[in-house]
Amino acid sequence: MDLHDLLVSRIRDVPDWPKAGVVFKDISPLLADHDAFTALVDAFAGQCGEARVDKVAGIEARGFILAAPVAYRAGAGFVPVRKQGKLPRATFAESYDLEYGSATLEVHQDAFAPGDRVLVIDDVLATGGTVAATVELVRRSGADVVGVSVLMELGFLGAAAKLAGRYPDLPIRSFLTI
Ligand SMILES: O=P(O)(O)OC[C@H]1O[C@H](OP(=O)(O)OP(=O)(O)O)[C@H](O)[C@@H]1O
Ligand SMILES: Nc1ncnc2[nH]cnc12
Repeated sequence: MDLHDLLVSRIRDVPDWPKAGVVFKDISPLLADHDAFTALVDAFAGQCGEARVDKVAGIEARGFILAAPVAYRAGAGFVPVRKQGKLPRATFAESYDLEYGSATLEVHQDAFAPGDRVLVIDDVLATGGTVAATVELVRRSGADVVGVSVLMELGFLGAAAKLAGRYPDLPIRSFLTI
């Protein structure tokens, strides 16, 4: 089975969760399958190519699970981008809307050094609000986002085109468009 089919086979739809009308993409079976999980982590790390990455930023909570092993594999540090109120030191904060609500993300002000090359990783690109907030947080630190990589994009929400308009020089990659 190729990577695409393997990943698709390990993601399940949960209708009407967390609220009516949303089809939730549950990656639990993928994470529980050693072959699928390691193939995905290796593929994320492979997207860096020869380019140097200093930090991999993972977005709470499912982004943490994917980004931390990618950081290890890519020889980079890991930075958690957290939901509001979880980080103990001074933070930058950005509020955003998502498919089923709104939220605020934070990052420690000293998490990135100016000029750090940062790869942002998450599981799902839906409306794009989460990714846009994260790009803003990294930039406020004086660091450079060199790419955004997600496992899957919910194509019907059109986030990739919106983000490409807002960040024309930023590569935004997904393994699956659903
Ligand atoms: O593109 P958007 O519309 O912004 O949505 C995408 C975000 O939504 C989900 O996270 P969620 O906030 O549900 O958090 P979780 O990982 O803690 O479940 C998902 O993991 C992405 O981070
Ligand atoms: N439909 C969905 N499934 C899983 N995560 C999501 N984040 C935003 N929309 C989502």
